[in-house]
Amino acid sequence: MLEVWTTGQVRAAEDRLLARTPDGALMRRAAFGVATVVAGLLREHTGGTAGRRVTLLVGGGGNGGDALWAGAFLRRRSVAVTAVLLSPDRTHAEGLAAFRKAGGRVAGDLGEPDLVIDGIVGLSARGPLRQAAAELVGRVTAPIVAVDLPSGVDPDTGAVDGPAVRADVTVTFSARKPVHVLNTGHCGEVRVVDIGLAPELPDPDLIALEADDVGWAWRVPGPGDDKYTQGVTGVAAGSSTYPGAAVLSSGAAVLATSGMVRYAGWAADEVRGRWPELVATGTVEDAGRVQAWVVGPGLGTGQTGRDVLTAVFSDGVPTCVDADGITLLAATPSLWDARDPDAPVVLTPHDREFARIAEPHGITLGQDRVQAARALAKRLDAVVLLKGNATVVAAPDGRALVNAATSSWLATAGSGDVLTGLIGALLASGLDPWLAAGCAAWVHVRAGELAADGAPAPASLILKAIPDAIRAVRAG
Ligand SMILES: NC(=O)C1=CN([C@@H]2O[C@H](COP(=O)(O)OP(=O)(O)OC[C@H]3O[C@@H](n4cnc5c(N)ncnc54)[C@H](OP(=O)(O)O)[C@@H]3O)[C@@H](O)[C@H]2O)[C@@H](O)CC1
Ligand SMILES: Nc1ncnc2c1ncn2[C@@H]1O[C@H](COP(=O)(O)OP(=O)(O)O)[C@@H](O)[C@H]1O
Ligand SMILES: [K+]
Repeated sequence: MLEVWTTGQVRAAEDRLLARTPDGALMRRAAFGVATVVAGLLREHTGGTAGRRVTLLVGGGGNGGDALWAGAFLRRRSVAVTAVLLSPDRTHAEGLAAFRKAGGRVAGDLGEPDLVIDGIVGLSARGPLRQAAAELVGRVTAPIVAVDLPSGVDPDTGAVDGPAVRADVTVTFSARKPVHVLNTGHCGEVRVVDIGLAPELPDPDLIALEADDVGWAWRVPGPGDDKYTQGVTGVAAGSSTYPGAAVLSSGAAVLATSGMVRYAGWAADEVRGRWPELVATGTVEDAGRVQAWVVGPGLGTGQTGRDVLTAVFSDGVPTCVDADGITLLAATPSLWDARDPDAPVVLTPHDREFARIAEPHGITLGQDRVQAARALAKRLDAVVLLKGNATVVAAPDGRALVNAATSSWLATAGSGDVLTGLIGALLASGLDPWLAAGCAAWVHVRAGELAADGAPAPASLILKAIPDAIRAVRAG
């Protein structure tokens, strides 16, 4: 599991650590870490360090100080280091002195570097890059190593509102910040260098699951299990207009568990034809017992949809509500009345569905997606999985996790239906609903990656890749 702390938490921890470390020691540790990573990259990509050219982009704070000290350390390995000072009157004084003393050169322009270090702004970043920095960054063609975080990206939300550094590697210090999991596209590969902060850090604000966590949570049948004991998933999805959503959601549930899946709805023939191992009926009432329901994909937003949602809620089992199910709840909040307050609900909105269901409660989806998902989760007493390139999963008790995509191939029609089926299967297996949604999102991304492999992956192929994705997490 990766742990993530807000900039506020990191600053407070740094202050405590600073109070008991010699002046400047923390910055030198951080900078030494940056220099080590940069030297490794130079060796890897150019075969050595001596005579290689590195340019530092230096802002007027601690982040620039880190870059200057890193430049000084790189000079010891005979790297030719040039610094461009963006706020000359506020440049970190000790860093600049050390840099000059080590033979670093201050210049007005980039030169022709083999690698660029972005030390423009770090924890104190607000808003996009300012003009001078943006122009300079716009001319960089060499690989970029960002110090702490890519400048121009908001550290706590990962939001980008204008020009920003797109780093190949980001070197951060002891603690991942939200930007590192919410905006992997701008961070590139994230390396964490230990500067001794760990003992001062509180519980993390967020987590990101890793393969091991997901593999550990996946239910594996034992000798005493039969098709019922592993949890039966019910799927109430699809309509005469959208039978495909039912096929995809049911299929994901079938492939994600070795127990049993029941389907209830209009598309019974299509679903049965495609998944013969599944038991299909026309209505939720006739479906038989399930341990969790999936409701909503392709359901339609008319009276039938309302009746189905009511029937599902009345069953009193954990339920994942997606797509039309969310739209129905937004339009007719009284549908919530059928919910058993003890039965967990997982909502899986994309941005527009989020707006529909959250805005009546005064919750808007701004740049802080984690905060918005948390607020809605609390308000509705439901786990909220907010879809996107970085998917956020928030629980009513405040827990939050982020699951970053490794590409954007998952942004394809029907992909969300597959995710819903995965969540339903994990809910039926008895997993904590927040973890179920997080593990499903993880396997969904992995399946998308396996299916795409550099080319578009329609939802049917993402579905087919589910067994390999599960094998991959279990192997870990
Ligand atoms: N604390 C410690 O012990 C340790 C700290 N460490 C390091 O220090 C970093 C934090 O340093 P910091 O707080 O001095 O500020 P920093 O992020 O460099 O910003 C500098 C100035 O930039 C400006 N600015 C803001 N937004 C901007 C934008 N979009 N585009 C352009 N400029 C912008 C803004 O100035 P303004 O003009 O707004 O007054 C701001 O004050 C941290 O990330 C880590 O690298 C490590 O060494 C470990 C030990
Ligand atoms: N840019 C993106 N990068 C990676 N994944 C994305 C991106 N946009 C959407 N996704 C993922 O694709 C899926 C789309 O779901 P959804 O919008 O419900 O599609 P549909 O309703 O067609 O099934 C979600 O899992 C979401 O997280
Ligand atoms: K930076």
